[in-house]
Amino acid sequence: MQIGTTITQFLADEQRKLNTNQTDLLELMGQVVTACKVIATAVNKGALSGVMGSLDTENIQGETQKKLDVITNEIFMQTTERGGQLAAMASEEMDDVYHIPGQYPRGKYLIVFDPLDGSSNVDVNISVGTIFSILEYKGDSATPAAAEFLQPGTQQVAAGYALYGSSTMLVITTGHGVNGFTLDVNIGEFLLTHPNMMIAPDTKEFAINASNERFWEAPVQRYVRECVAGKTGPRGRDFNMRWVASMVAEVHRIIIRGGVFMYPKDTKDPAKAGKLRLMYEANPMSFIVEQAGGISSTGRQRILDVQPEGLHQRVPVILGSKNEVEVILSYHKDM
Ligand SMILES: O=P(O)(O)OC[C@H]1O[C@](O)(COP(=O)(O)O)[C@@H](O)[C@@H]1O
Ligand SMILES: [Mg+2]
Ligand SMILES: [Mg+2]
Repeated sequence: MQIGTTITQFLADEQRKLNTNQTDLLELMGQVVTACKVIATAVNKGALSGVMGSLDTENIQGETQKKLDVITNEIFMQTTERGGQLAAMASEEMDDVYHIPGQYPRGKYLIVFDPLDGSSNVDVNISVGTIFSILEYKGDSATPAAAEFLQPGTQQVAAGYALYGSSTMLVITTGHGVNGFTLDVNIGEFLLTHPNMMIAPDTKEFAINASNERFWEAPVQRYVRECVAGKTGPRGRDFNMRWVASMVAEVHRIIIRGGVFMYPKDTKDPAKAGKLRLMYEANPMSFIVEQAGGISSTGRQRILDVQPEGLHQRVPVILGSKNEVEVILSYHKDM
């Protein structure tokens, strides 16, 4: 596919690759594209439109919601519910499943999304994003229950993220590789700029929130200690560190230039299996990372094989460059 191809043309071409009864998947993805454009405008306006700051409400995870968490959630819902392809949706900012009002026959798909990823960065103008995962709806109820969403990540039919950074990008997969598009604000269209993205198997760059070190398990403490020791340590080479605190920005950097990203299991809050959420952060990002030749694991299990138990379930995440993640996983095997 030629650089500069519009995402609409790209999706039409994808349709030819996919079997015929998935046409409405591509229509649904067209609506997701529109939602991300509208969200990009809301985010880019920043303080000009009074959307900075927090609300005094919390989401089901006990996190104080940013104004933009709620605004972007509304935008995504309103833009994707109209097409007729969806049976229901769920998101980080909604406690339970959202059923598509007044729709019958119902759509064939379920969408689960993180409308604003990296929201702690939105007031300080650091890159944030939107993450989405599309599943087939296998039930026949007009009001699908949360249980219908609890499909392993291997069941995803499409996933992607939008990155609202110095430019606005959209990176998607339908299980046929990973392609990246950049928003041309003059024509209001995403154009193909990064075809067939692949993650470098080796890397010298790791990303982790080092302030949690004392809570990490021994394999991660060992891995990071060895990276920091660099040439003077057992790895015999220097490493660099990054931490943006926006998963979308970290994963995007890794897809472009390699690296590993870790939000591992820790004892900071023993009740939590991790920080990041399986359904709308770990699964869609793992689908993309694997399609780009990388690895994504909890440290003990391939993330896409995890059987979900809840819409807002958390999991440990270790992902990125294949050979480097294998080093980290080998340290877990030594446990
Ligand atoms: O603040 P910390 O502990 O560094 O955590 C940062 C992580 O939390 C997140 O911001 C969580 O996502 P949300 O902003 O969507 O809640 C990730 O994007 C990021 O990787
Ligand atoms: Mg998030
Ligand atoms: Mg979020």
